[in-house]
Amino acid sequence: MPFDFKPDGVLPEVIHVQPKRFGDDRGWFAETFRADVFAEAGITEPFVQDNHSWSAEKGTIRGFHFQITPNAQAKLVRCLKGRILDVAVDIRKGSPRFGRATSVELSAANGAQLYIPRGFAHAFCTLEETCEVAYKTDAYYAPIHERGIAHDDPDIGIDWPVDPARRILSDKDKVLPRLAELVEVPELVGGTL
Ligand SMILES: Cc1cn([C@H]2C[C@H](O)[C@@H](COP(=O)(O)OP(=O)(O)O[C@H]3O[C@H](C)C(=O)[C@H](O)[C@H]3O)O2)c(=O)[nH]c1=O
Repeated sequence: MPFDFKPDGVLPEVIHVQPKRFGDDRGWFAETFRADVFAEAGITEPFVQDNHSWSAEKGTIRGFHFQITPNAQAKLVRCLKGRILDVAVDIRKGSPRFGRATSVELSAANGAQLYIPRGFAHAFCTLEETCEVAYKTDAYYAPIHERGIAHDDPDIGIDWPVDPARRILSDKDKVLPRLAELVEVPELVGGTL
């Protein structure tokens, strides 16, 4: 099959996806998404939106972001140019892993993807200049339902690979609350969001 799927070792709902690259004298080809194969791996919600972000500088941190119900989003993230540290945090109230995070390096070179389910917050840090990130979501962008968590929340404890003084964040992200201060987090009901 043209994809390998592996549940994350810390947050098993997060799935590492590795598309197979078919190389030849010209270069390589890879399928990067297939609804049928992804459904067999348990990723069944149809994706409805594609996003693409370009970050100029190394040390750009976007997030943590998530959307609350009824527009919670699952995301399928990959890096088209450069390298990023991609991070997901379980923020489902009632989850035994509430507040736990996992991270992985996604890069144009490794072609790896990360599936982040609804109920998880997402952030990434660019590891070099000029990084491009593309990701699918299974719910539309809904600004009124968008929420965020401080990237440097000590209760989440991400060791971002860039000096705090050199981090590049949006004004919005600079003032995000800590997870403990959030009023609305996704409610884990009966094991599903
Ligand atoms: C997310 C989004 C944004 N926008 C507009 C809103 C702003 O005018 C502009 C930049 O938005 P924002 O600063 O939220 O972009 P990022 O900081 O890259 O946020 C994203 O990066 C983190 C890592 C995520 O996981 C989220 O999917 C997403 O929030 O794009 C849209 O028009 N549609 C969208 O779906």
